[in-house]
Amino acid sequence: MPSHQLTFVTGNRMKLQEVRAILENADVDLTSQDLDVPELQGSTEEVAREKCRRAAELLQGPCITEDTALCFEALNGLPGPYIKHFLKGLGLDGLNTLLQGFPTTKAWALCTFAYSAGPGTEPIIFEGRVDGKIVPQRGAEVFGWNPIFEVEGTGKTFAEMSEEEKNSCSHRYRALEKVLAFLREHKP
Ligand SMILES: O=c1nc[nH]c2c1ncn2[C@H]1C[C@H](O)[C@@H](COP(=O)(O)OP(=O)(O)OP(=O)(O)O)O1
Ligand SMILES: [Mg+2]
Repeated sequence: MPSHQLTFVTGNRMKLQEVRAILENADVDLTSQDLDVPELQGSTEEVAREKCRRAAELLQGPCITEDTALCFEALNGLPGPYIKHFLKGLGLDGLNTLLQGFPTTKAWALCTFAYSAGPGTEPIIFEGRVDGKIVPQRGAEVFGWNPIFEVEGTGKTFAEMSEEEKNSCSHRYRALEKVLAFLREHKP
């Protein structure tokens, strides 16, 4: 049976590595394009849709893109899709400081995959969410905000988990499960 051909457009090598690991046994032939597509402001879904539209235009073909948001309950879900710039500007410590004085450090990680069948088509959205809280950093500082996000019910930050452990419970895994269910219903 032919496998699904997917082109994942991302400028983030760690995302690509995790997506490849999660899809290892899936019937998907994944290629990647290392493009940092400009992101407009808006809700997580608006950012994800527009990035995917632009990526499909750039590639002139079908593609998937992914947006990761880190949402603080005390801030009504912000920084959300703007976490990349908050992390760059404030660092891991600064993100903790940001929450000082607020009654809760609860947070959730939200992964949004968008699939476009090609330029001019409306992207389809797949979301995966994991709840947790923001903590002073623990674990290896290898990927983004992993050291300050403690996953509910585990007592561990993502940075304290093995790759396999993270990839079996992450926001990214949960979103990819939905992508795979969609692909199973739409045979190539
Ligand atoms: O599982 C994760 N664990 C920890 N940190 C993470 C994760 N996933 C993304 N991140 C970081 C990367 C970036 O600082 C921001 C998301 O921004 P986001 O625009 O989605 O990613 P990006 O610009 O690096 O790559 P892309 O070219 O796919 O847009 O959160
Ligand atoms: Mg980005």
